[in-house]
Amino acid sequence: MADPATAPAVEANFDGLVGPTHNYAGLSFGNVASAKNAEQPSNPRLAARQGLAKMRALAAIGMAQGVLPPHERPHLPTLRRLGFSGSDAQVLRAAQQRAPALLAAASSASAMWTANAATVSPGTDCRDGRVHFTPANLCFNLHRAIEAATTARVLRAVFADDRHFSHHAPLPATPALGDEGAANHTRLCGDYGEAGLELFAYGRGLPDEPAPQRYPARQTHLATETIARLHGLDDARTTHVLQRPSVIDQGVFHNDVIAVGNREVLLYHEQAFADAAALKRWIAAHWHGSRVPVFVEVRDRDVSVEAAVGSYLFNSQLICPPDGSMRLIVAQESREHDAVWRTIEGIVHDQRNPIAAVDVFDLRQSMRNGGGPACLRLRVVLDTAQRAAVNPQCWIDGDRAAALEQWVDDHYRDRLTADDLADPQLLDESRTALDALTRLLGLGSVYDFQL
Ligand SMILES: N=C(N)NCCC[C@H](NC(=O)CCC(=O)O)C(=O)O
Repeated sequence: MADPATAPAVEANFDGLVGPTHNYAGLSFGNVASAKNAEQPSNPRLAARQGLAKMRALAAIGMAQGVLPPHERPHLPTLRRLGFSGSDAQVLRAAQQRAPALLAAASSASAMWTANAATVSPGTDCRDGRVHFTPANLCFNLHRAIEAATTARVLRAVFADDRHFSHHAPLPATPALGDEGAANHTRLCGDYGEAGLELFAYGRGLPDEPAPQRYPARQTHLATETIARLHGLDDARTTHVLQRPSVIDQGVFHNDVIAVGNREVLLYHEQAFADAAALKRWIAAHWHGSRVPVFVEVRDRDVSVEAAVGSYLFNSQLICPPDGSMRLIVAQESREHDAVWRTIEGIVHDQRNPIAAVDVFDLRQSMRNGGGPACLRLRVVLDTAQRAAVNPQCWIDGDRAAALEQWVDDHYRDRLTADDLADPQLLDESRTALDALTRLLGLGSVYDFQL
């Protein structure tokens, strides 16, 4: 057992637990999988179990693995705000009859993709030494914009100690400040406890910068600059890079669909950034880490952007278990795509990078909505004292995983379609489940129905 006083900082993963209303509603324009699977029946129980299996497995290899709860859905306060009134059952029925798209938006389990919950900067990068959180406003899509208020409450309940954690309000929810959280943010460093370089990717920038033509760019330059300022980051160790507009137009709605960084490694598709060569030069020029930066560039002739979007190769998690080795956590879809799998095997065998192993997970329920392994987790670098200050019931070990699996089996349905979203019984089941969950995770009252 490492001496806690000298134990190194860790990069913890906080995965979003899939909620009881997980469904396929085709809500995300520009997200190819969401559009393709619209109106298919979903299996919320299986979805939650698949996510928990990943959490359990990462905890079992010694990773600091946490969990963040689902949100209250259908979200009745949103429907009431939009003009539906009467009893809960009347609100649901009227919304289904008169505005099914609003009912679908109020019912999405999209909070599971916690890479979009917030942007997080480790204490060593921030002026005041605390870990900084800015919940994402997700203002591009209604179903995601309604996450921000609950996310803010949840993060305060999990990271409650203000000696260690600093919580900012979500940025004003207006198009010019569109912010989708950590999915567009990467940190490179020597060891997790060293000061790192923070890379913010954005798709919508200055008026003279190129923009996608077909699909929306959700992350704005103004948001990334604002977050860097709020977090007290050092300008000399922070950069803001433009995503290549043509890849957004091919379905790369977040940068984590085309690039992933961990410790000293940046794994990316050659077309991910408007100017990858300039980014590499910037990293090399500003690097102070104890390891040298390693760039793993995947060529288009090996994996096309279309194959990257279909397989979610770059939405893999790159993780370091306690022995300091590095491994890739990939979705089953990457295993099933020949060219992608060949590329992964090539990366794992190439001695010039530290990535030495790959683990494959079945996350199909989430993948059908465009959410892969990396979408499902929010990374939080923690030193020993910060780690000890996290709400202890939100850490996953074998026992907590078993308790959550039982909770899922007790409360979740195994089939859900659009018609079910107006079922008042589903609302009841969901509230009962979440009420029990807040006790299981020691969160206090975080949901509107509890306040
Ligand atoms: N790349 C990261 N980090 N996250 C993936 C988010 C997927 C999510 N899908 C959805 O919201 C689809 C919901 C639906 O269609 O029912 C989105 O597009 O915002």
